[in-house]
Amino acid sequence: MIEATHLTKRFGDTIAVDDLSFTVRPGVVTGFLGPNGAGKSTTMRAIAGLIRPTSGTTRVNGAPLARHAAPITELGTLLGPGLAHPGRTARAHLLALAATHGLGSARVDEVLQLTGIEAVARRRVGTFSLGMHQRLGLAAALLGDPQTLMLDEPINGLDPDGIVWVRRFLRTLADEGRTVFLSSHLMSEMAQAADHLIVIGRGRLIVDAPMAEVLAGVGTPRVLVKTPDATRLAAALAAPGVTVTSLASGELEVMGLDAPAIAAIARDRDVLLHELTTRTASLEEAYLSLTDSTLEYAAADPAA
Ligand SMILES: Nc1ncnc2c1ncn2[C@@H]1O[C@H](COP(=O)(O)OP(=O)(O)OP(=O)(O)O)[C@@H](O)[C@H]1O
Repeated sequence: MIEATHLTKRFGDTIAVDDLSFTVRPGVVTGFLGPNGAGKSTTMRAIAGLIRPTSGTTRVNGAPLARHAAPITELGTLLGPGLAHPGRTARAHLLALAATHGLGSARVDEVLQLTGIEAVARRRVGTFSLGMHQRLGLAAALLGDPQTLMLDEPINGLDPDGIVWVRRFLRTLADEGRTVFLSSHLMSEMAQAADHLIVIGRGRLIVDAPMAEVLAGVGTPRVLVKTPDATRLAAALAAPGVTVTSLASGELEVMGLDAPAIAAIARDRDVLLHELTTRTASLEEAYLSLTDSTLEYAAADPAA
């Protein structure tokens, strides 16, 4: 569990984080979104105890991180590029980290295996691809078998295989009952990876809600209908408040009626349906409508 309570951080005249309160719960993957400069990294760094808040508090698993006897067993972090020496092997890097926390080589071998880098454990970190670096960073985050994980852009720069691997890996960790908190700029990935969303803009909370609720709250759901009898069905669906559009693919796009209502009308008119698909807004659309007015560096509108 991660809690931020009235968290505020100023850098000179800049308010990076502004009276931010939220709770990140165990058992689900929580995504952290916001435009560039919104204050995500600053928030995560405050939670990790790397910067001191101007005011407000952060807690990890019930207490400020520094109050825990063994922080590494409470919070695992991936915040920016790792600090592994390029001349060191991955295993030596993890062994050194483990030693500073009284952890043995058995745990190092476990996390190497968990993150799928045992085969390259004796290679120098300087020869690693970005994907291997990310896995090594995750291995380091997992060393203390922490209940809570906080990852800043863990899928940045990964190839599709790496992205799918990280997504599944985070899902497994959440299913084990851990708290998983991650930021990402990749909306479609975030939509698949996260169950819950926290969105901030200009350091303030905009949304703290389940992913499904965020997606449902934006735009009008559309239903795509595939039928060999599109003309007849379109005529049957026509009613005030209902918009039926014929798509180039031959499908109908219906707004103003949900899938069960369309199915019932089709049955009454003896129209055969091949497909009926409800489309909600994408996370990208939802995100843009939420953060519209909070972009720190909004592009100038050429029409203005
Ligand atoms: N050490 C610092 N000194 C001065 N200003 C800072 C410092 N760190 C962050 N800021 C400012 O605080 C604001 C929030 O920055 P932060 O890096 O937390 O945002 P972010 O949401 O993580 O952005 P991005 O998505 O671009 O990484 C920005 O205006 C940034 O310029």
